[in-house]
Amino acid sequence: MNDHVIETADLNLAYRGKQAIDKLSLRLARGGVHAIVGANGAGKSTLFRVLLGFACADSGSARVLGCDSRAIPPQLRARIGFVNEEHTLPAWMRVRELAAMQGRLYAGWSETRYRQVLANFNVGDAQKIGELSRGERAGVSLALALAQGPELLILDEPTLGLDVVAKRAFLDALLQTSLDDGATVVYCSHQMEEIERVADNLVIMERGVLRHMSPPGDFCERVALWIADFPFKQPDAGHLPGVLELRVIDGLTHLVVFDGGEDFGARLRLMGARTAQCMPVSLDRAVNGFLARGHAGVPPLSAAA
Ligand SMILES: Nc1ncnc2c1ncn2[C@@H]1O[C@H](COP(=O)(O)OP(=O)(O)OP(=O)(O)O)[C@@H](O)[C@H]1O
Repeated sequence: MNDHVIETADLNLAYRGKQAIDKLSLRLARGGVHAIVGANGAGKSTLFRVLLGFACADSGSARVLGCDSRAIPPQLRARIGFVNEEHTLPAWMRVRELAAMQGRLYAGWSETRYRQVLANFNVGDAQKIGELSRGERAGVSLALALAQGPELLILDEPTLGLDVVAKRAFLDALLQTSLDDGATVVYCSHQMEEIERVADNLVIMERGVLRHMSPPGDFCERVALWIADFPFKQPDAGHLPGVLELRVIDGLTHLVVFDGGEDFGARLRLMGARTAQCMPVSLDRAVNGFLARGHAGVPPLSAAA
């Protein structure tokens, strides 16, 4: 059995000269929840489209569950669940009809799992898909995907636009299935608090390039917030190695730093800081600082795990 559910090597895809996936070599191990994050346009959805065989790469290779993405046979497709951000389902069908149809299509269909997941959402069997709210539609599409008993579940921003309660129900159902059924979940999102809660592995993409991969906690430990008090002139601390973000708030210099090293405080003091205090940061702050650097056009830090 292949230990990697997803494997790409030197994958490239450009849309009319714009590089969406850039020499991407990514290997995601079987099991757990993998979260892919990146700024808008980082190439997350494009990657999913290539992996599922909906788009063709210009060069390189992509494999899902050991199979070339360009030739996924129906039996293998049945082992992969996909939930997209639009939760596209046939609007004219009733919930019960759709579930019955899926039940006939998938040999491993679990009615119990379907009911369990759907119970988190206020959805009636007789309702038409087109009548459901966005959150309810998300619930139905997750229940359908999970009841399929997928070995691999790919979710493209599944909680976009959901309220707090629906989001929690969605993630709880997802986690429960990953734990109970051993499904590998690959999920992209901009919601760091969610990722902090559910992800075992964090993948950061920037402009089609893989920038970082590690458990979220390990990434957070490499990022720190330094608050320095420069009583005289503010020095240009922005060029110190690893600085992701610099802001002056109420006269204090706030620096978000990646791999600053033990002597970072000493460096600030050498530059004239009266005090320099180091604090941990949330995943949200760490990832946003990391990505903000790329946005500002500064050469990205090498953060390969
Ligand atoms: N069909 C298309 N035609 C032309 N360019 C495209 C197409 N689809 C995506 N792109 C471009 O490819 C790049 C990657 O887009 P993609 O949708 O994969 O990003 P993303 O990381 O999913 O973004 P978001 O977080 O905003 O959903 C973007 O620069 C986008 O403009």
